[in-house]
Amino acid sequence: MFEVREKPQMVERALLVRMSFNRREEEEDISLLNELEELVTTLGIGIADLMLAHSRSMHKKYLCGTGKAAEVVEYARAHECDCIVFDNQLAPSQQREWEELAGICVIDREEVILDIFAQRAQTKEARLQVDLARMQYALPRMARMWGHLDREGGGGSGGGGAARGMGEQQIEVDRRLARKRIDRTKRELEAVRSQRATRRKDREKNETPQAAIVGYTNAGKSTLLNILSGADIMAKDMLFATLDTTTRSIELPDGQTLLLTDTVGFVRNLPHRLVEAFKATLEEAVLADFLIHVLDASDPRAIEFYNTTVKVLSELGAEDKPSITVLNKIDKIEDQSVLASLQDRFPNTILLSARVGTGIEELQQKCSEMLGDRVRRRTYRIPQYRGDLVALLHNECKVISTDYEGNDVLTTAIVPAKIAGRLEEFAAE
Ligand SMILES: Nc1nc2c(ncn2[C@@H]2O[C@H](COP(=O)(O)OP(=O)(O)OP(=O)(O)O)[C@@H](O)[C@H]2O)c(=O)[nH]1
Ligand SMILES: [Mg+2]
Repeated sequence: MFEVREKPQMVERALLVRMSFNRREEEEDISLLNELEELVTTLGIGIADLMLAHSRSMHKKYLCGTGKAAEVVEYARAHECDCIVFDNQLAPSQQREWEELAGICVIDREEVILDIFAQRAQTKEARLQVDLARMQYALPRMARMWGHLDREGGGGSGGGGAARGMGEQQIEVDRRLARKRIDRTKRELEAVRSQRATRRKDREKNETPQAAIVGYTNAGKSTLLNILSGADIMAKDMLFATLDTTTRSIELPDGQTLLLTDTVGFVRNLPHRLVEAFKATLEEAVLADFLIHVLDASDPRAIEFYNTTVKVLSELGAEDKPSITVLNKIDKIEDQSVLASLQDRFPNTILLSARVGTGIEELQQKCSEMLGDRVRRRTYRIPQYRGDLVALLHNECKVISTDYEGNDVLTTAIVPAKIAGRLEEFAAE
């Protein structure tokens, strides 16, 4: 049977390793290693120690040279670890070599993130997406289970001359089963996605403008949507609290309706496979009229996080979307110079605390401005004999107030741009 192993439940003490090939990148390496610590802790695995291992060049077998590899393994043994987690991406063959050398389980950052996603996924779509990504990750690694016979024969040409061992045949069977499951999952996903597409079409028909809240994981996106919409989405101090998009309708102070979507958070070195898998969910961001990019201003890594999010967005084809940058968690900042330097880097941002509620009105105001020409609040003076236009206002627009002056009807309404043109000659201002 093809099962994705649930390693997190099998291991207790991990040694976290980042292999560095350039001493000048030490700061970034340490920051990534610390983030790996957060990710692994999220999985509930105990951590024995962190290790930044330097290697002068990249080697095929272990990533580093044999001597350094032996050093890492020795360190793991001395600390009684039952697992080594690499921050670097390991090719299937490298993972296998490491496991053979160390005699304990060896995983990489991608697998950690996949496991977190698997724990968090709630809706059917999210579950299918994670399943697919995990199976695709596991497929080339299946031979691991048949350690002594892990050489694949024949290069896929179908026959090969010599008789094959039982192990190899078993791998073949497993792989076939795995591919079948992958195909089935893809088909199920297609079905779920077509339902999503229908829902989105309905929304587009309504012509209600839409914004997506994007940003690094734990930036405060869900908290922001909650405070803006009175929703009750789980917001937690953990990585990847949200894996499903949620859309809520909010009313801006000028009366316009805006659909706001909360999205999956990003992380540095987010496995490409996961970006692919979650593309459909993240499409909400691509199709939005504009983005609200939330940054945790209290995190010293805020600018790096910003760059990561922008990079993933450009992979999704959303790099040119108009966006509002929000510096969140300002209640946590004690050193005001931190804030000042962030404001230098991001002029035009909104300072906000989604927890305390500061800056919310300014953000709403900015959202109205972003919609600019799309929909606006107008007052019209319409002669009573043009009952057709009064009806148009009531049917197609959102009427806020109606007054009568002599033979005219004075109506204030929120008017979509396409209708505003037809009413222009009756504008009261
Ligand atoms: N002090 C402070 N904490 C905040 C603020 N906004 C959010 N938080 C906290 O930050 C943590 C993460 O918030 P979430 O809203 O879950 O973050 P998210 O961006 O949705 O995270 P993911 O769903 O994991 O991508 C929670 O513990 C929030 O309470 C804020 O303005 N100030
Ligand atoms: Mg969230």
